[in-house]
Amino acid sequence: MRCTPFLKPLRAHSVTIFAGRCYTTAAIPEAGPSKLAESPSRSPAAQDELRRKRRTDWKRRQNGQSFLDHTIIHIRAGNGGNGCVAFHRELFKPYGPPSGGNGGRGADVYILPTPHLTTLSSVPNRIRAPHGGSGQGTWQNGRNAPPLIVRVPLGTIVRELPRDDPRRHKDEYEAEAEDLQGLKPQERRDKMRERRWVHYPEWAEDNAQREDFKHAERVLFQQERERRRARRMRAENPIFLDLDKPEETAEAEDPNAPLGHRRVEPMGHLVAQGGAGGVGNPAFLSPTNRSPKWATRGYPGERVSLALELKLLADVGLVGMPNAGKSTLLRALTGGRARTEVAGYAFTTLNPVVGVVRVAADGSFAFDGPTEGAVHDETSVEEARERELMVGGEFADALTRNQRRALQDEAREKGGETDPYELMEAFRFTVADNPGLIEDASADVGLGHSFLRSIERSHALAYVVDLSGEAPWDELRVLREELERYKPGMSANARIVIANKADLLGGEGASTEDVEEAKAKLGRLERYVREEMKVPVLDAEGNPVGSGETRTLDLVPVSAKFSLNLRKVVGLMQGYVEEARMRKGIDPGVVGRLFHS
Ligand SMILES: Nc1nc2c(ncn2[C@@H]2O[C@H](COP(=O)(O)OP(=O)(O)OP(=O)(O)O)[C@@H](O)[C@H]2O)c(=O)[nH]1
Ligand SMILES: [Mg+2]
Repeated sequence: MRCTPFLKPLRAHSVTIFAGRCYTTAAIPEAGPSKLAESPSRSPAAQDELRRKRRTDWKRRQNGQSFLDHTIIHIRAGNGGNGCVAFHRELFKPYGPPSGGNGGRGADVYILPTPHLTTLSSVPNRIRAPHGGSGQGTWQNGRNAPPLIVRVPLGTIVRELPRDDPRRHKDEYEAEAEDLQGLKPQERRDKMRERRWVHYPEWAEDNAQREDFKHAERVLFQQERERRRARRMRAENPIFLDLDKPEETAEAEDPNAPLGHRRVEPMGHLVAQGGAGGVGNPAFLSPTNRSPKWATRGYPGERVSLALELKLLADVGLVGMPNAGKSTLLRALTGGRARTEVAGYAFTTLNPVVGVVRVAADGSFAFDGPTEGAVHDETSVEEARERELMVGGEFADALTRNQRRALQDEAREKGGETDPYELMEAFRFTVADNPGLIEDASADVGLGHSFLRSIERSHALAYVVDLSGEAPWDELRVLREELERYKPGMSANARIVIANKADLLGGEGASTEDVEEAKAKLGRLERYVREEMKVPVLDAEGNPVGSGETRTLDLVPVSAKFSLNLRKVVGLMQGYVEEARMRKGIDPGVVGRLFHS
């Protein structure tokens, strides 16, 4: 067996072939692959391949957990207010009855899906809800704390962290147990009493001796045990919310509500209950004790740790096999602005990337340069080209946006032609590029299929297939099957098949046979799409309409790399998005801004 100088002591003895070398499993050190990748004996290409493999493997090990915008929040509902020990005082009435008020409830915490939010960045990591007010003399009860509403974007998935998750914070009972740890039994009892009882000043010692206090304490502990059991039961059914739809209350919509009727705003979903308030001393009045000098403190509010995950909100989702050209297409549609990597190996894209497509009234979608005819090459090629330009001093002479605008103004004054890029933006929509989907992705082959969560809510899906491949129709069949395995009915959201890499078929210099072959292939794909890929028409809720109407997918051959025939794709996509937004009652989102304003 060959050894490298950085091997750690052997831990296990199975033998692994790792990138052409033979190691024991233990011999691959913690940062093994990176050290291997940097090994000077490897060619740059081999190092690069190793680095890629490591990245893809890391992604696979996450089991789909690292695909989305997510955060963990720790919530503490409000504690209940303390009960009060007081006695009524009145002229000529020296021994009035006990008159301490009860404490108010601590605030409950709700999670409310809100349409105008788009990221989880506005959600704080630690949330502490207000406590209930304490009771006061003359039977005045404490104020109930108003509920605390945590607003999250629509499309958020809320999961309570399981008990064995190291990221979870302690719940209210565990926190108390930790506080009491290491104390002697007497100290422990004193501390527990202190946390639960309010005494009339200086009367704590005397109260503790009384039989009725001991009885009250037993009852309190009994109640607490029941609460604790209920809390444990609740923890066995951890919170899981898929907040896909905005909350609505019937009252808020009622047109016949009386004038001045308070609008009842939706509160959302209760995730942590506030603690109950303590009871005042009148509650402990008994035939044997006419002046109870104790009251209870409020209960602590629930503490929960939640993981929030946001499903991305892209209008159109691209679905395709690895190397079909999804990332190239997104770059072409966004004028190269979407920073998604393009390379000629499978699983280049490891995370969904969203780009914005801006469309002018005339259907063009120009950005910094003319997109028709622009070449969107592999990232490494483009970077090399950019480096070359930089070294050649090209960028030093580049005009700033203001300089360019000044030149345009000048040209307009002289009556020259309007700059083609000075078009009014009429519409914009977002497109999500995704990792490649392969056969059996549902069985966790490749990167699995959990990234599809990000386009579950898209208005339309676009299949991207490689037209230069052997059998693009087989790709389509597999993609549709995998979508259905991920979520039955999801493939009904598909609207278009983009047959990419058309430039490789029958282009310049191709023989007549090649052209005929290309035509025949496109014809066969067209037939397959027409006959086999029909999808049901959906209603506003995303369910097939009652009449069972179906429609055929659009098929557009394009070349993403050379930006050919993309206007047609953009036009069709705009149509789907407009239609879906109208159907779902969403603002169509027409904007009127200069592209370069
Ligand atoms: N000739 C030609 N090549 C293309 C075209 N579109 C993409 N390619 C090439 O195909 C390869 C893969 O492109 P990507 O955009 O990375 O493919 P992808 O579908 O995003 O791949 P994954 O991220 O691995 O799923 C790259 O080498 C591209 O340059 C095209 O229209 N014509
Ligand atoms: Mg890609």
